[in-house]
Amino acid sequence: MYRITTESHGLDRTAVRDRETQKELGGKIRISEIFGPTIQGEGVLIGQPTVFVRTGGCDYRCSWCDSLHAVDSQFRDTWQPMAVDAIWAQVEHLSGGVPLMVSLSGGNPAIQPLDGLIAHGHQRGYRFALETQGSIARDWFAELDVLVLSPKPPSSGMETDWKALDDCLEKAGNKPQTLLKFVVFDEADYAYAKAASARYPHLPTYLQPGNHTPPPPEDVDAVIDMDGIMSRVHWLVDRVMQDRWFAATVLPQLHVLLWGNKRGV
Ligand SMILES: C[S@@+](CC[C@H](N)C(=O)[O-])C[C@H]1O[C@@H](n2cnc3c(N)ncnc32)[C@H](O)[C@@H]1O
Ligand SMILES: Nc1nc2[nH]cc(C(=O)O)c2c(=O)[nH]1
Ligand code: SF4
Ligand SMILES: [Mg+2]
Repeated sequence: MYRITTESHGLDRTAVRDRETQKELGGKIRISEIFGPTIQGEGVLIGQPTVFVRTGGCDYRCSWCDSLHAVDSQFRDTWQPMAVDAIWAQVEHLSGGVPLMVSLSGGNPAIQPLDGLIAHGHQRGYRFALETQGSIARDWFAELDVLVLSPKPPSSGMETDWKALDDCLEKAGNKPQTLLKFVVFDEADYAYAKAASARYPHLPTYLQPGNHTPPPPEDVDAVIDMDGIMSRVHWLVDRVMQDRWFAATVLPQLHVLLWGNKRGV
């Protein structure tokens, strides 16, 4: 696992890797898939029409990641370096030229140079939400309309770099609507979410039950552990009420309830 450290040399490593990625891509953005319009299935924008731009590559490898096709290097040959114009042509085609929210996800979209795409879309009346684990901070977070920070709980097997998360918030500043969203599988994840949320009391907190997704290519049939998801969301609601944690919002992944873990929805 590659992890940005809290020490100052961690920032240098980010810069070095940034330069390497840029040299490799020639300023292009590594895209796994562009799809929609569909509804945003998670968090504060749930139910709202959106087009997804999913980048390829992640500095994490969560044990339960439901988007491994955009993370695991075995799928690298399905990722394409694309220029802003080419990405935009697809977004405009999918949205019929009608401005809407573009959701930037991945992998970790913070790895990619997305500032040009955001500026291009803003000029045309589109808005941008970005979903990241908060391990890599970018100056251009301040250009976003919505920033969803989704630090990873113990069940993911990843370790949170709190300094990097703080940096993300600092870079974002006051402009984007910024939120926390936690995946919860069990009691330890719940305790993590509660503690992390308490660190940032000014940020709205969303909790979503984890789904157990078979790794690709088995996911082509969108097999999903629906009973497990339902029992976890019931448990999560009970748990939040028990704690009188009334600042939290509990939501299932609507797209998973509707379509399982099908790609492109
Ligand atoms: C695939 S990730 C990509 C963006 C970024 N890497 C991140 O994790 O925030 C998008 C969202 O899906 C969530 N997610 C991934 N796997 C999940 C699972 N098995 N169950 C529930 N949510 C999951 C992540 O926590 C994140 O909020
Ligand atoms: N409909 C829909 N909503 C989503 N919210 C977050 C998603 C993601 O994988 O990043 C996602 C996704 O893949 N589809
Ligand atoms: S950080 Fe996001 S994309 Fe990366 S492995 Fe974890 S859930 Fe998947
Ligand atoms: Mg998903």
